[in-house]
Order: sequence, then structure tokens, then C-alpha cells
Amino acid sequence: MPNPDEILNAKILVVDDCADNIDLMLEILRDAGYTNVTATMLPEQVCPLHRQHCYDLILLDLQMPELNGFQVMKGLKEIEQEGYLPVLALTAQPSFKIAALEAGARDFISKPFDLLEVHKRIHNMLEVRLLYKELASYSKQQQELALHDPLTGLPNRRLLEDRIATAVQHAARQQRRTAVMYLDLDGFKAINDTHGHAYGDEILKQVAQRLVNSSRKEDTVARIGGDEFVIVMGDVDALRDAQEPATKLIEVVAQPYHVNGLVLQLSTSLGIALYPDDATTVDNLMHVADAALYEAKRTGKNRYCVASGCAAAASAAPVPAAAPGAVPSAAVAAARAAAI
Ligand SMILES: Nc1nc2c(ncn2[C@@H]2O[C@H](COP(=O)(O)OP(=O)(O)OP(=O)(O)O)[C@@H](O)[C@H]2O)c(=O)[nH]1
Repeated sequence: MPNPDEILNAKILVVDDCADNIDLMLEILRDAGYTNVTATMLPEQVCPLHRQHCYDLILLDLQMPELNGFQVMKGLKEIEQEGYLPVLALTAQPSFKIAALEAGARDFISKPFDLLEVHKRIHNMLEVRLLYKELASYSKQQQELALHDPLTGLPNRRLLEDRIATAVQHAARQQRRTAVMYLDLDGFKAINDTHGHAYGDEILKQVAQRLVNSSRKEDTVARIGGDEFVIVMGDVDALRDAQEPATKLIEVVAQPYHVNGLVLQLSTSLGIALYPDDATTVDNLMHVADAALYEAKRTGKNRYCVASGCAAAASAAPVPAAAPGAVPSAAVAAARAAAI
């Protein structure tokens, strides 16, 4: 529920073609403690002003010569993105009251003003408006959470599948390819076991950031499980367009990590599947990329394999040496041993 300060700080616009009416309303609002109040005598300015300031309340006179309040509300409806018209209509015409509500106003105040009624209606409307905004922002937050991984902020599996489907549709229309790259860090369990889960979390966040920084803006980088990430590349012509980025990703993951005064290195394995060469559905692309990843793990880790012929395309990205003063984890040691 919005608190009294939030209500008094709400953004209010007064619209009236009569300067005396504006002065009176401004005085009423300021006396009541409202701090964020502006006014205009130009009805054609209401939409541009609302687009810019997103008012919590618009006190709108209905009878104005050039553009009346009903026309202003029509314009506001077109630009109001949240679907909530924060209009309180001001009218001296009893017959306009219902018409104003039908046109989208939330409530009305009759002229001449009854002070008590003005205060109550404005307060009640702001309370509902701010509550509506809180709910809208909570619901947006919930949607974000449902589609993103809370640790890294990356898209989760649900959003990833959607992105693959979109990329595949686009590729089908353009007669192009889509690459799905499935990454799994090598020996990550040992990092958790040696340095603790919180330390592992920090590494995962840094890996996520590096993958994002090394990918194109239009690619999707998702985290779909513990130490598993997937990158979707659209607009791919041939396998080599995925192989070069794959090598780069393996290299950036292998750069040293500085966490809690320790320097640590790790490697990653990666499987590549191409639409439409290796599979044509989202599930199958993921499945085939996962199988290629498994092959990369099986043949020594710290490399990529492609779905169509892993052995031939296996990358020989070197396992990085530990930096001076490094504390190599069991994971790195294992990866290095596997690569020798
Ligand atoms: N820190 C942290 N660890 C996680 C999280 N989710 C899963 N894990 C751990 O990540 C590890 C994943 O290890 P695996 O991929 O199974 O095994 P690995 O040691 O990486 O071995 P290979 O994949 O064969 O190289 C497991 O120990 C999980 O408990 C998380 O959110 N944070």
C-alpha cells in the first residue's frame, strides 16, 4: 500500500483553460501538501507532457474551446502504455459526469469545488494509481524472474527455447543457419568442493559476463543449469561461423579469475549443433548439441565438438597454464592432466 509521503510526492498535472481555475486548484493541492504539481492551459500539450512525465494524476477540465477533455482522453488512451488512464475529470456540467467515466476518466469532481470532496477524491485516486503501479512493477519483476536465471541474470531455459524457436523461424525464412552452442564448465564440482558454493557462484557470474561480452548483441546467452550455458547464434552461413566464436569462447573462459584474493583458472567444453544441418526442432537441436558436448568431454575436455563429425572438428585450444601465484583448483589440474 502506498505510504502518505508517496501520495504527497505523486506527479500531478492540472489542465484548465481558465487561469483562475488553475490557480485555485494549485492552491488547494499545495495547501494539502502535494509537492509535485504542475499545470497547463494548453490541452494539446497534455499528451506530450504525459508521455514525458508519466503523471500519476491528471486533473482535466472537460470544457475547453480548442480541444475538449474528451478529445484529450482519446489521445491519452493511445499513448498510455500501462492501460490505466489517470484522469480525474473536472466539470460543471452534471450531464458530462457519466460521459467522462465512459470516456475513460477514473472519477470526476464537480464544479464549483467542494473542498472536502476534492481532497478525498484526489487522495483516493492517487492511492489506487500508486497501488496499480506497484502491482504492475511486481508483475513485471515476476515475469523477469520466470524467464531469467536469478544468479547471473541471463535468460533461463524457458526463454532460451523461445529464442531458439525464433532464430530457427528466421533462418528458415532467410534460408540461413542457426548455431546452438552448448557449454559445460570442466571440473566445476571441484571448485565448489575446494572453495565453497559462494565462491563457485562468483565464478559462474564472471563466466556469464565473459560469455555475454564475447558474443554479438543479437546472440542469446542463457544459463540452463548449474555450470551449463547455451549460446544461440542466428544468421549463420556455415559451420565456420560458429567454430571461430566457439574457439573464442573457450579462450575467454580460460582467462584467470580473480576472486577473494585467489587467482583461479578453469576450462570449458562445448558442443555445436546447426539448424537445419543437424536438427530442425528446438528439442532436437538442444539434444544434438548436448551429444556433441558429451563428445567434447569424452575426448579430453577444453575443446569443442560439432554434431556432424566431432573428431574431425575438435578444437585444439590449449589448456591455460596457471598464472604466477595462482592457486590451481583440482578442476584445472584435472583438465590439464586430461589434455596432456
Ligand atoms: N556454485 C554453484 N554450484 C552449482 C550451482 N548449480 C549447480 N552447481 C554445482 O555445479 C557442479 C556441476 O558439476 P558437473 O558439471 O556435474 O561436473 P563437473 O565437475 O563440472 O565435471 P565435468 O562436467 O565432467 O567436467 C555440481 O557440483 C553442482 O552442485 C550453482 O548455482 N552454484
